Order: sequence, then C-alpha cells, then structure tokens
Amino acid sequence: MKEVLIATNNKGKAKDFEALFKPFGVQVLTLNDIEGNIDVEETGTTFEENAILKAETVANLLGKIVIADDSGLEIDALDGAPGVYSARYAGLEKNDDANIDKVLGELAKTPEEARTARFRCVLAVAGPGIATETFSGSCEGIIHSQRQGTNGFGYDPIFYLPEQKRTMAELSPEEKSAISHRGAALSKLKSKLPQYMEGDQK
Ligand SMILES: O=c1nc[nH]c2c1ncn2[C@H]1C[C@H](O)[C@@H](COP(=O)(O)OP(=O)(O)OP(=O)(O)O)O1
Ligand SMILES: [Mg+2]
Repeated sequence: MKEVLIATNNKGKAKDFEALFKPFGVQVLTLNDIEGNIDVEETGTTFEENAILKAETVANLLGKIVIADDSGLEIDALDGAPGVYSARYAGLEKNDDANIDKVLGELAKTPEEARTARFRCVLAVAGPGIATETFSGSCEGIIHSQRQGTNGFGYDPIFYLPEQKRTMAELSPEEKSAISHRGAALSKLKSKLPQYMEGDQK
C-alpha cells in the first residue's frame, strides 16, 4: 500500500489524516510510528514558517518526503489569539483542557455574536527531489460557551459550526474531514500527491 509520512507528534492530527487519506487508499504514518524522538522547536511566527520548519527538518533527518501540518485557532475578539501559539496557549506543557479553559475564561463576557473564530491549517511538503510547497485551508465557526462532544482533539469541543448546529467534537471523523481546515488544505495538495509519492526514491 502507498504510504505518506506526516511529520507530527499529535495523535489527534494523525486520526484526522487517517480519515482524510482513507478514500485514497493511502496509509498514514506519523513520527509516533518511527524510531527515535523527533520534536522540532516551532520558532516561526506564522503557520507557514512553522509548517516549513517542521517539514524540512524532518525530511532532512529522514531523507524522505514528508508532510507537516501547522495549525491553530484564531479568535477575532482576542485579536487572532491563540493563533500560532494555540498548542502552548496555557503554558509550555501542551494541554488541550487547560487551553480551552483559558479561552473560555477570556471570552466569559463576550456575547455570542462577537465570538467568531476560525481554524487555520498550513500543510508543507518537503523532501529530496522536490521544492518545498505549502497549502492552506480554513474553517469558520463560533466559540461555544461550554464544551460539547467528545470526538476530535484540541479545541474541537468548543468550536461551534452554525451550519451543522453542532461543535466540531460532535462530528464523525468523515464529517470533520469534509468541512475542516485540514481537509481544505489537503484538497489543494491532493492533485500533487502522486508526484510526491513517486518523487520519493527511499
Ligand atoms: O482540527 C483541529 N481541531 C481542534 N484543535 C486544532 C485543530 N487543528 C489544530 N488545532 C489546535 C490544536 C493545537 O492546540 C494547535 C496545533 O498546534 P501545532 O503546533 O500545529 O500542533 P502540535 O504541536 O499539537 O503537533 P505537531 O506540531 O507535532 O504537528 O491547534
Ligand atoms: Mg507543534
């Protein structure tokens, strides 16, 4: 079976990618599936910079084509925070629960109509024989006043989708794939996928 390596340590993202690649019959591997402990420090100030940094660093270490994902939540009432700092919003130790509590606390006095937000995702592809490229996608929603649903990861339980009348954490993996920022970015990358898999000589 064909495989892609996603340069991520996030098991929630890995599940999203499994659902996204399933229709193509492509097997998803992540850094959790390979030997060693690769963790790239995210020193960039944009999703693009961090996605490229992760993709190129891991591609260089492994000598193969990889896809990296840098993503996050932009909340308008917080001037775009947590943005690129989404994973470490409540502190250096990554903690989805603490991050959600921090956001809900900051928005406690913000009325529903002013709680607009979006998820953003930038995918970067890098590796031997190809020029690094990026693909981006976004998904609009509203920050809900409490958690709802148990699917997905990260901020999904508080990301309310008015059209679905549910939070992202109440969608099935297939439903999330169809509307998510990650799905939108991957659909731009999709047409180049055969080229990336052929270009990889390893
Ligand atoms: O679909 C999503 N549903 C909910 N939350 C999400 C989503 N997509 C990104 N997010 C949040 C989670 C994390 O707080 C941050 C990503 O941070 P980001 O640095 O890209 O990922 P990460 O450090 O967890 O894993 P890695 O860098 O190894 O890929 O945005
Ligand atoms: Mg990260």
